[in-house]
Amino acid sequence: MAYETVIVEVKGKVGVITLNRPQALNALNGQLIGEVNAAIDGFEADAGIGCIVLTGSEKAFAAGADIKEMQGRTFPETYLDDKFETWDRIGRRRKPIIAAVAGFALGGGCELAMMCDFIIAADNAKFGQPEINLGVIPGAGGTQRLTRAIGKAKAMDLCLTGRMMDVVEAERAGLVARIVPLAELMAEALKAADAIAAKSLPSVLMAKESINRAFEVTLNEGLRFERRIFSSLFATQDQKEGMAAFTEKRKPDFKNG
Ligand SMILES: CC(C)=CC(=O)SCCNC(=O)CCNC(=O)[C@H](O)C(C)(C)COP(=O)(O)OP(=O)(O)OC[C@H]1O[C@@H](n2cnc3c(N)ncnc32)[C@H](O)[C@@H]1OP(=O)(O)O
Repeated sequence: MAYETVIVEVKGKVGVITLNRPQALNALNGQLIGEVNAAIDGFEADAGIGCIVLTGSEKAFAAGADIKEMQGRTFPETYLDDKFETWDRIGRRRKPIIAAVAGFALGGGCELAMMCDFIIAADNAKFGQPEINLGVIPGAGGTQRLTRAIGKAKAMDLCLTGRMMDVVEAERAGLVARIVPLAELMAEALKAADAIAAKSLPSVLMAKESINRAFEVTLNEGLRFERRIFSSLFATQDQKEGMAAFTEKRKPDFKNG
């Protein structure tokens, strides 16, 4: 597939998607989201890929949904088209996705980063849900994922005032997993992705699934789910290999089976 708004690369066992609409600060239009989904489809189908990194430019991860594309839309068009269903696919993927965020992650940009499994942010990153300034509200998960990530008080503050928070506040609030110097963002994100890709893929996918379950079910149901998943991993060769490698004081050689 020929991509126009993203750059798609493979680095070892890591798939890298770079948002590439610099003239519009990576504003997220339908084409770009389609291309992100197509690139992830390819990485999900590729047995050689164990982790995905999604990134933007130094100035902007993404400055939100494309306001110029949305501006003229009517209620029936917006409601019937339901284009954010396409965006939501990104949050339902099986392989882990790391958001490597520098610069602005605003509106849909912040929502896109939150659809990923965790965020590694550069020290110049800024997060916000400024849709209120445009007379609307977040529409791609901002009121839901942000509230789960940072709690009601801060989510209300950000969504109602439309202000941006810097990366230190974002990390303290629990939105960001790690802050790194801008110049080291991709190296650090790739290091984390390489570490994940070197694990047994079934255990990685199941860990991701189990953590995400915590947001959907009661504690008891979640604990039961985790124990079933834990037990099932004893049916894999990788469990035998992982535990044998520990007792033999060597590195495990996982075969994803
Ligand atoms: C997902 C849902 C439901 C909703 C949304 O996401 S709504 C969008 C939310 N995001 C925003 O409201 C942020 C809009 N952008 C800005 O406030 C500013 O661009 C900035 C603070 C991020 C950066 O300001 P700066 O002065 O450094 O840069 P600009 O000159 O303003 O922008 C450069 C260039 O990019 C275009 N741009 C920026 N953001 C968007 C966007 N979200 N949609 C479309 N285009 C965008 C901006 O218009 C300018 O291009 P032109 O000079 O050709 O107009």
